[in-house]
Amino acid sequence: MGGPAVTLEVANGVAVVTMSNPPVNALAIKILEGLKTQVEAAQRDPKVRAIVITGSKGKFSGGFDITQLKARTEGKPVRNMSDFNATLNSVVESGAKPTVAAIENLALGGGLEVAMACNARVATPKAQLGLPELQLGVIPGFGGTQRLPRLVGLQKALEMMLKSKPIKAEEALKLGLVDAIAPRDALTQTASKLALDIAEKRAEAKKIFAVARRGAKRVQKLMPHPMLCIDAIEAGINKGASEGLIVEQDAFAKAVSSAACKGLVHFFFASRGTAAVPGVTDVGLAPRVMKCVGVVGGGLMGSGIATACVMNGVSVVLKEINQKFLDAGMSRVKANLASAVKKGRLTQQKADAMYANCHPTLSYGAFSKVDMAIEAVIENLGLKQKIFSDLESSCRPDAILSTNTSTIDITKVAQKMKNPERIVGAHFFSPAHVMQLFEIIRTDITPPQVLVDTLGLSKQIKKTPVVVGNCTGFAVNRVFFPYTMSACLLLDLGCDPYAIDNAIRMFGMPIGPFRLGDLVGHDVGVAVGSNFIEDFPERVYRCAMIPSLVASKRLGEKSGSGFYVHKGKTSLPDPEGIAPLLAASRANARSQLPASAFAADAPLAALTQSDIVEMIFFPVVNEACRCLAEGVVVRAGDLDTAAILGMGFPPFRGGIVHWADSVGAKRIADRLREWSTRYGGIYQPCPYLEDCAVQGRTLSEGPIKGPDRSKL
Ligand SMILES: C[C@H](O)CC(=O)SCCNC(=O)CCNC(=O)[C@H](O)C(C)(C)COP(=O)(O)OP(=O)(O)OC[C@H]1O[C@@H](n2cnc3c(N)ncnc32)[C@H](O)[C@@H]1OP(=O)(O)O
Repeated sequence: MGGPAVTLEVANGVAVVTMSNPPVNALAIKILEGLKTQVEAAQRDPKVRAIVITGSKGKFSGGFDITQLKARTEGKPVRNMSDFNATLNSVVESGAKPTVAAIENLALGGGLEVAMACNARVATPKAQLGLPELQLGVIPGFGGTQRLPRLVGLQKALEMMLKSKPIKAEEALKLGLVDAIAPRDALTQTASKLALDIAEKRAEAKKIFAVARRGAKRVQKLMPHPMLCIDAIEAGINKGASEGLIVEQDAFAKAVSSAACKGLVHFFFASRGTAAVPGVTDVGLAPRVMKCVGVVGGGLMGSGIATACVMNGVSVVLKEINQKFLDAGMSRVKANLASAVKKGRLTQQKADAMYANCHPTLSYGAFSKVDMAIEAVIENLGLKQKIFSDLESSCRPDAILSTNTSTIDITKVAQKMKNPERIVGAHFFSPAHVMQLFEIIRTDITPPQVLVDTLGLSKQIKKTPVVVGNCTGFAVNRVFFPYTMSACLLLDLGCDPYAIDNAIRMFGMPIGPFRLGDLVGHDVGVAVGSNFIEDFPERVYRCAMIPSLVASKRLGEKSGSGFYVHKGKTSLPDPEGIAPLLAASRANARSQLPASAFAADAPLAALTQSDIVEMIFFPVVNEACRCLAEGVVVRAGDLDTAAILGMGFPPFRGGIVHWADSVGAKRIADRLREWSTRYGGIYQPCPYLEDCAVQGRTLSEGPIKGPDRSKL
């Protein structure tokens, strides 16, 4: 024996690394090198789960070997020690296995710095801990200036260093410099247990990371940022904060240059820009505060709208035609609020107060005090017209009269009104108290004040408004009708519906078009689709499949089956179940589509996922272009916002027009033109899309406005 040495002993999964350099275990070069070698060996040893660092003969360490300092002052050659900090960082502080310092009596200068690099510290009651380097005219050089303030706070750390003042174990425990105090004979055992506990926690963290990574991996190709975020967090935990910061910087650079970031930042600004409507919100009008809203109809939509209002401090008068319906409507409001309580978003007390703010009624009497009426009854034109005559005579002349129709031309709803300019469309998305989008439909004669007030309500109830022109389907349903129809076209041409749903999910939609049909109900799908078939006959596809699903009572989730079989919360593909209907639909398609669609060279058998995505979404882009050209929306960002919030279009793709621009107008127009010759009008590119393709303009720019004639 003799001479400074560092030993390693492994027992019960713990490696005890002991520094030995009597009398005070000064950190001589040999000790520093030995520490590096032994801790590295322990980190590598598969039998070792945790590491304890300690000193021999009743002392931890009196610090860096002062003879080395002396040699330096005398200008003698000394070994450069700068790499020892790297050792402390990498193998002691940030190694895969946790390290705990077992401090008996002395931990001074470099000794305390070694202990502070460990993941935790246990000290004997008589231990003295300090950084007295300044007494010797040097400063702490093994990370002490950085680690001590983090552990004990700035004030105390400055005092301990500038005054070279050590502290005792008890104070160290209070300050957090040590994690536990243990008597001398239990020191190593306590440190070992603490080290194993940390190892156990790390193993748990590993499991947590593994689960988080599984989720992030699923979306990694489309959205790299969740995985990059986990990388940075894990680097910090496993390798220490400085390494973690380096990984974070690198990950940030990768994330910020991703397409997903571009899309999400675009959506951030687009969704905040929708409330500005030129000629309406910039002419000095102030919105009226909506204190009370009258809702006509307590069904799914009406009760959802009422919930959205009372949840945001707007009182509601809820009207139904009989007591039974009224009770059902009120209990829906109650259930909506109860679900918010269950999710922890509301206290019961607040929910009760909100419920009390929803006043049921069977007559229009209470409508004399409403600031706005929202009709939310079934899509029956005659019924709606009657309601609007009633509203006109029951409400104040300044009250906003709105309809929540999703399909009917609002000028038709207003036909029997004395002042049809008063009507405005207030299209909520189901469930209305959850979905953020609020489509506000104006006609050619809607006064700006009506829009400003309706936008005001939108703000009060925390919705994102999109002001759109009055047209079939308004913005969301209109832009997305080709979505379902082109999916049906592919289906009739022989594509597997489940493969289509899968391709669309891979693109980033929450569910595919057929699964969505099952969710909404195919009877609803037929009713909505018929509006487009009537109004845009030249560009629809009439698929026999959906009506025959309805005829055979496969309505979707509500009847237990559609394209899928639904049991409880699981939905499984049902290829056998739909086979006969599908065969009939495909046979029927031969009379619907041009013969070229079925030509032997039709490329359908080899459709890739991206072909499927393009054949389904390019017609959607085309319809979005028509809306832009017709001025249905004031800017492309409104369609982006509407697609994301109303249809579940993936936010990281920035919205339908933003995504289309990332593909390029030319490619979209070229492909659509090619498909239109084979499959018909649903793919015919519109003039605005063609113009942008030819002129190399982006679709987001919107149509080029002619000179403003009023100023000529
Ligand atoms: C990079 C780093 O941040 C830089 C540093 O760590 S600089 C060093 C910082 N550490 C110190 O300043 C502590 C210096 N030492 C002491 O204050 C005291 O020696 C002590 C409190 C550790 C022990 O005190 P005490 O029990 O009274 O014994 P003391 O007689 O002083 O020392 C015993 C022997 O150890 C030696 N010794 C103590 N600390 C030493 C050290 N850090 N390096 C080399 N030798 C040391 C003494 O010279 C003495 O040697 P000797 O027996 O040959 O005379």
